[in-house]
Amino acid sequence: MPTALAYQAAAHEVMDRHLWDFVEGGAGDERAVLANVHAFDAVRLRPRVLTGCGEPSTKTRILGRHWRTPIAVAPMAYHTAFDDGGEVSTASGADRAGCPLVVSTFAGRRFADIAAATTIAPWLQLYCFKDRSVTRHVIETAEAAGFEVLVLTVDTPRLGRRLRDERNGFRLPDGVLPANLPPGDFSSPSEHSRTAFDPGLDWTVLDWLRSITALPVLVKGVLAAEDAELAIKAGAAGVIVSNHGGRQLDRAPATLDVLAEIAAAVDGRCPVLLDGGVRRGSDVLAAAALGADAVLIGRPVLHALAAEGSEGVARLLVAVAEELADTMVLTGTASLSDARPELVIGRRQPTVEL
Ligand SMILES: Cc1cc2nc3c(=O)[nH]c(=O)nc-3n(C[C@H](O)[C@H](O)[C@H](O)COP(=O)(O)O)c2cc1C
Ligand SMILES: CCCCCCC(=O)C(=O)O
Repeated sequence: MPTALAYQAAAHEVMDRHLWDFVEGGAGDERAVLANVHAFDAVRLRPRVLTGCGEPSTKTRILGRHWRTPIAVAPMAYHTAFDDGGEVSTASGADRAGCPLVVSTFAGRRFADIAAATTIAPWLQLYCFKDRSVTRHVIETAEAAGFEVLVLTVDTPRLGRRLRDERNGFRLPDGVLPANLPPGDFSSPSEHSRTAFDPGLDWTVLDWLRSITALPVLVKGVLAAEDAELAIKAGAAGVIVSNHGGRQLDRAPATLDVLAEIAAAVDGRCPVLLDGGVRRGSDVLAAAALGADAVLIGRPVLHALAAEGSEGVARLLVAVAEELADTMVLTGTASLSDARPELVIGRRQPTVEL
């Protein structure tokens, strides 16, 4: 069975060194990158026996859609840097595994081509630019292509300081460009973010989004119960517990460590998704037990894409989904709604009272 670790090693063999650092790296001393993975490593599951579990069901329902397994692909820029087909390859691989794809504002392939490669309507990750007309154009293009959900990333007033990229003087490979944005100079992601991203956003951006689109909006980058509450008040259809894979705030908490607090605050009013460090099916079950309705997987998908293209993406995601089912049967968990916090040993319970 292919694992995230095996694909990481395979990608290391084939990827350009600066591109590798761009993907693997995070902000500052990369504390948050490591914290995400360590938080999952520290989890132990408390199996229950003789539960009559039988074949478990990994099915779930998110925003009215049935998912075969509670796993989606996290939004990541520029898949064309890893495979010529870019997001079209990722979409078709994810489709074979039954997983939705969240497509980055900085996708290297056109939204219409990506949507045509999958039977599962893609979601659009949104960066809100200073020039709102560009943001609006991105949304309209995705809507016309049949995208169903917007994911507003709120942890990126500008890109975090990524020391590997600074040391390498990182520039995007020739020919790697955002396919759904007006022409511009995108060669340095860090510099582009400083000129184009709006660092002054506040919760009213959700009002603006609702005034221009009927698509539901999830807020990605929530790490505090208070912000989950504000997101719901502002009309968000869901929250994504994320520290951007440790690429923004070096001292951000591991996402798994704040999940229970956020799920408790949300209390079922909207879906709670999580990303950061999810590598195994057992990680997916731990996140579900602590309150995630679904998870997103980031870097391992790019590793699989770089190593084996679309087929690699499918094989990786199927392997994680199968591992989830194995872990469920071995812990006596018949369905995702049966995964409760008592299943998990070694993570903190909610601490914030609102
Ligand atoms: C190379 C790369 C590019 C990314 N691009 C985006 C992006 O365009 N928009 C976004 O919201 N998050 C982006 N992310 C963050 C991911 O959506 C996600 O939060 C993170 O990768 C999850 O952690 P994991 O990689 O440990 O699974 C990117 C991450 C990586 C590694
Ligand atoms: C100017 C932004 C380029 C792509 C940013 C991708 C991203 O979010 C990341 O973490 O890297």
